[in-house]
Amino acid sequence: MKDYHFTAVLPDVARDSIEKILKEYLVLGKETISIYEAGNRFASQDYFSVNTCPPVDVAAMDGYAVNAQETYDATDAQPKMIQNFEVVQTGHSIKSFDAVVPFEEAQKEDGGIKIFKSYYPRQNVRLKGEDVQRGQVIVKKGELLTEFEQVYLKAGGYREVEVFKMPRLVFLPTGDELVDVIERENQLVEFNSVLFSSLLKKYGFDISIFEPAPNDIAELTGRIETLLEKYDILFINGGSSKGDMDLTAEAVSRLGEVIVHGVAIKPGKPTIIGRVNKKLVMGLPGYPVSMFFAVKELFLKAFFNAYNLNPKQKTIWALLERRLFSDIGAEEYIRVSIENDQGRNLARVLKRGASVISSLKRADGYIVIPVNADLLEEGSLVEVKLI
Ligand SMILES: Nc1nc2c(c(=O)[nH]1)N[C@H]1C(S)=C(S)[C@@H](COP(=O)(O)OP(=O)(O)OC[C@H]3O[C@@H](n4cnc5c(N)ncnc54)[C@H](O)[C@@H]3O)O[C@H]1N2
Ligand code: MOO
Repeated sequence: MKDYHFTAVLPDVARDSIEKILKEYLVLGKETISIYEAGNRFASQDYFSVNTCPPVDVAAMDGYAVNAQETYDATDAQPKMIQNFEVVQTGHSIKSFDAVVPFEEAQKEDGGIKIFKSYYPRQNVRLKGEDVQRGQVIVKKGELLTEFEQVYLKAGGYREVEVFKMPRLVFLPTGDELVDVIERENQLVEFNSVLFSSLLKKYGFDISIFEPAPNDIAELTGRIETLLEKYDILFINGGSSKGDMDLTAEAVSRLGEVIVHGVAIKPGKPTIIGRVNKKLVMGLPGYPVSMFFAVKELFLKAFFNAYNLNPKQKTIWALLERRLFSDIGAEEYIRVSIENDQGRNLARVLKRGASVISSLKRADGYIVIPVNADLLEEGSLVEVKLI
């Protein structure tokens, strides 16, 4: 008889098992690419600046380089004439001078300049090395490169960067009802693949999406075997729980082993972690929100840990708008929007249903309620992970 009973392992146990499977077969290669192509990729080595930027003290404005000391006591009422100066353009060396008087603040007269106020040393000057110092670490191994790391690398003297080659992920939706365009009753648009690929592209994964597989065990096992010949990690979406049409666990166990079926996270409980021909196969719940959190909080966390990758997770602190109950025994992800209430951040709790994509669109982020907590009081200070 089919086993409908659902047990669940703790989320950390699930992450550890993903990490263990990955480390047994998947080594990340490296490749050198242009700085311009390096957005959303992880650096595979530390980078130290070759350049000092600016290389010398330079003018921050077009004007006259002067010695600040000679300008002291100049006022509108008692301007001062300065003979010792040099015309400089923005970015040019100020040589032995230490301040710059912008053109518009001085009058040129009889070979000298007349000034109307005093200037302090380093005024309108960019100091040598104030942005980048030669030898300074500019990017660390495992750092996710955004436009800011890219520009810093270029300024530091690099035109190419060595990054980790990311694995080839494949996404296989399942379900007879899934189509691209609805033509009949009982059909649904397949859209989880969009969420999946956009989320994972932020981390530079190589992603392939396939046509939905029908609810047929022979067809599903055949598709899994074929896909695993080419791809590194397989994600099967839908059919992960224990209904009569839910075939993912059965297919994975026929071809390899199901290591985890059921994780104490909410949403996302029916997640499957399996191994076929050494490779990681994950069964992701069909509900979009459940799928999102299974990928973000289980797969990605485990993956980053396995390969020492450190993308920044931006967070903000907010006050919880109302009392919140949670299931003890499950790590729960609560979507919130952030509102400003008299200068304070207020976290407003959004719909908790796992099938509601509108709640993801409305959300600014989410709160993680740990496994052992069942209540958060109104007004508690909570950390919101931004999405
Ligand atoms: N008796 C039980 N039923 C369910 C349980 C349970 O413990 N006992 N768990 C529920 C939970 S929790 C979740 S989450 C869902 C997800 O389970 P499945 O992975 O089997 O999801 P499906 O039934 O295949 O799909 C759910 C829903 O989502 C639609 N879907 C699926 N894939 C896509 C896609 N690629 N794009 C758009 N929409 C998709 C699908 O058509 C269904 O409407 O199970 C509960 N049930
Ligand atoms: O675990 Mo399900 O993902 O709550 O709807």
